[in-house]
Amino acid sequence: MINAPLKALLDHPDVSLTPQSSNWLAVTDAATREPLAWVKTHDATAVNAAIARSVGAQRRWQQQTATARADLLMGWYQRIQQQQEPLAQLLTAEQGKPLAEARGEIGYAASFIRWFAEQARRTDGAILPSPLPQQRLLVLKQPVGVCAAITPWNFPAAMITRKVAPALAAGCSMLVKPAEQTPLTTFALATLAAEAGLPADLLLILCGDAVNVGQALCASDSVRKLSFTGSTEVGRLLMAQCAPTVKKLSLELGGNAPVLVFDDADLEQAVQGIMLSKFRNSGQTCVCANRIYVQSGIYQALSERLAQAIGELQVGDGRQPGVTQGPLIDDTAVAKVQSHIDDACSKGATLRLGGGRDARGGSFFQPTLLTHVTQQMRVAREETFGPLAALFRFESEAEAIAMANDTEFGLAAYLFTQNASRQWRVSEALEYGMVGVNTGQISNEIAPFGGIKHSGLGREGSQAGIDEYLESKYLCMDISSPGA
Ligand SMILES: NC(=O)C1=CN([C@@H]2O[C@H](COP(=O)(O)OP(=O)(O)OC[C@H]3O[C@@H](n4cnc5c(N)ncnc54)[C@H](OP(=O)(O)O)[C@@H]3O)[C@@H](O)[C@H]2O)C=CC1
Ligand SMILES: O=C(O)CCCC(=O)O
Repeated sequence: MINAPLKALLDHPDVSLTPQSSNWLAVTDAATREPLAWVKTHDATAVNAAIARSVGAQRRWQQQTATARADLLMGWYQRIQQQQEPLAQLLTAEQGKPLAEARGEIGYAASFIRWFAEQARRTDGAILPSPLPQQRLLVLKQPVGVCAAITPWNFPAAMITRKVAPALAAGCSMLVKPAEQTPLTTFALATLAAEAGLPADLLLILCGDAVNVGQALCASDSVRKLSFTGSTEVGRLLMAQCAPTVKKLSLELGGNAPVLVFDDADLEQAVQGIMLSKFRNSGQTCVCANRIYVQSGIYQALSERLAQAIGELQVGDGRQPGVTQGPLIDDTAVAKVQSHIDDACSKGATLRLGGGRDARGGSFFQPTLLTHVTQQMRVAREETFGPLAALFRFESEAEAIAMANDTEFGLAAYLFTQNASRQWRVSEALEYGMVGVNTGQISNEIAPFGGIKHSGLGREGSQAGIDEYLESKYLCMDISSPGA
């Protein structure tokens, strides 16, 4: 499975292509479940040793000019672009998403490095108007220091670069703990970073037992910031673990995205937007549509058209041409989607399409459409993280907004309407960090990505993304002494 270009990308002492002892972790192919490689695990002692190396690397790195940092990051960006194909193959192998989506993710991942290389030189401080004639007030921007990232399996490349690139651009170092299912893409990105000339120890990868690695990172006073993407449950735990050392935190947690389709929506645009948002990465994205609220007048037409579009999806090994839906990440993910379907059907929902594991077995799952879903069903309250499109019916705008906001989550929401006043009104009323209006595709490196409520803290991408890795230091200077 691992061909020559991939071998070169995985040339790292912590990666082996032959079976290793028990303190190495096997990484398997998401579609075939065959082993791909083994990665070395880190216990708490090894994590602490890595933190000590990271401290030294960060001290040296912050002495470099922003231009030097930007140039090195730009070199990393270019190498990723040049290696897009092998990186995409590796990503599909360990994660499962179709190759076309994996290529897209590599481009998306690279875009964060280019963006933050550009932003490295724009971390301006300030000179403030002083309230006293003898004082001058200045604000300097300085790197936070040593940072850590804990990342999920659904975007093995983009979730690394979205955190690492702003950290390095700001003058921080980074320790990354990738998800156990998808560490190989991280190693490949690190190989390219080293080739681009990024100093040793600036980006260190820590695999191993998530609880032990997480505890060691959180307990360390040298680690000044933690950025996490994953479940709300683990986010809450990490937040508590970071309290004793009062770390800065960025948390990008679960979503339960509503889509509101009004009677006056452009039907084709709504179907396209829902398909894009719902079935990206087989529904395993935190901004994926989870609840599709459709106004009565368009309900029948939209459900018919959506059934047709879902029926055209092709499930299979992401490397096969034409496949649009790869396997789910594991059997736990399959069980969760199945439980949402079973719960909804037992409470009166209608199964229009799909409904269970695909005939291929493994963790392949049929794209599923449920109609007549209500707020009392689990899918209304929990993130499904799978290829289940659940259609709810509503009558009025106020009812739709109330149902959409009736959740602890607040990451992304979408609405489809041709009425400009309603576009403003509803966007403002939705309690979410991001709102797509007549589109299901909102993610890019320039926009601030993040949520409110239990969906997290902070923003990634955009100017805000680098601010998360900078401290403001205030200088107050008295200039009244005449001096020598
Ligand atoms: N916001 C998002 O993008 C994501 C949301 N989710 C949501 O979470 C659900 C469960 O997915 P799951 O993969 O279990 O997500 P988790 O939150 O468990 O995993 C995400 C990352 O956190 C690590 N982790 C897990 N437990 C701990 C811990 N105690 N201390 C430190 N790190 C920890 C994992 O490591 P390891 O892999 O080694 O266990 C992984 O690197 C999904 O169904 C979905 O609803 C999941 C992934 C991404
Ligand atoms: O948290 C996720 O699910 C990954 C981010 C997806 C995106 O950037 O659109």
